[in-house]
Amino acid sequence: MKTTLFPLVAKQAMVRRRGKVLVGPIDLTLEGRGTTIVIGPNGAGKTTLLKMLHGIVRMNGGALDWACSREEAQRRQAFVFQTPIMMRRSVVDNIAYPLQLIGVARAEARARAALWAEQINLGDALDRQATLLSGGERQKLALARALIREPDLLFLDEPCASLDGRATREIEEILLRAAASGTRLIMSTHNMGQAQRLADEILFVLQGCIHEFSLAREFFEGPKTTQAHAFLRGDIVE
Ligand SMILES: Nc1ncnc2c1ncn2[C@@H]1O[C@H](COP(=O)(O)OP(=O)(O)OP(=O)(O)O)[C@@H](O)[C@H]1O
Repeated sequence: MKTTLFPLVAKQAMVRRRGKVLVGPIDLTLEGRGTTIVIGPNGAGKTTLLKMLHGIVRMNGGALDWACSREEAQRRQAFVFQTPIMMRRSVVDNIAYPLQLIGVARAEARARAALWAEQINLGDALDRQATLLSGGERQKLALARALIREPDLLFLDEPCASLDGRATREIEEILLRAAASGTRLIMSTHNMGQAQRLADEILFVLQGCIHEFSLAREFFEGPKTTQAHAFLRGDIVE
């Protein structure tokens, strides 16, 4: 049987840069089910927190413990950045790239990538240069490229920032399908409608710390702290 990644336990985890604490100290246990949506004001530390949990930002204190080895956890997770980088290659080659990195033969990688391109409505654009895609198309490509290795865990940093309603809906549909098939999602967003549509649990971040961590329904029906209340009302919270 496949070993599990979760729970992920952060103990006093901290990121500091130039003498300033960006995140932490954080104590947090993430279980292996559902979708966690990370919200909070600009500069609260959401991106840094996601990158810290993913292991691509150096920690200055504390520990992150997976239920498996760190190497295995790394192998089984992916990250979709707010502004994904497209390689100067075709759409199909961009999506196939993570499979080629792990040694899948080019023809098979491209065949699987073509199936993914269909799923994200880029089936007609297989040979287009990816750098010429629109913002929404790039985000969908980045999502397919992250999901093609069937990660157990996917981090997403504001994947729908500056996308229109249609592109946002398409991305949410892909995310809901991934979640339904068992991919654990941890994602930041500024869009509270989107948070309500996707979240099983909410992590509300303020000044680098976890201010509230609750079931989504409880959070939206009645946040525990005045800051979260104010944030949901649209007030300025710092
Ligand atoms: N490498 C770095 N060195 C110094 N400061 C940094 C670094 N990276 C981020 N910061 C600062 O850390 C704080 C948290 O940034 P972060 O991007 O994690 O916040 P965020 O909640 O994702 O913000 P937003 O909602 O605006 O995307 C900000 O004040 C930012 O300027």
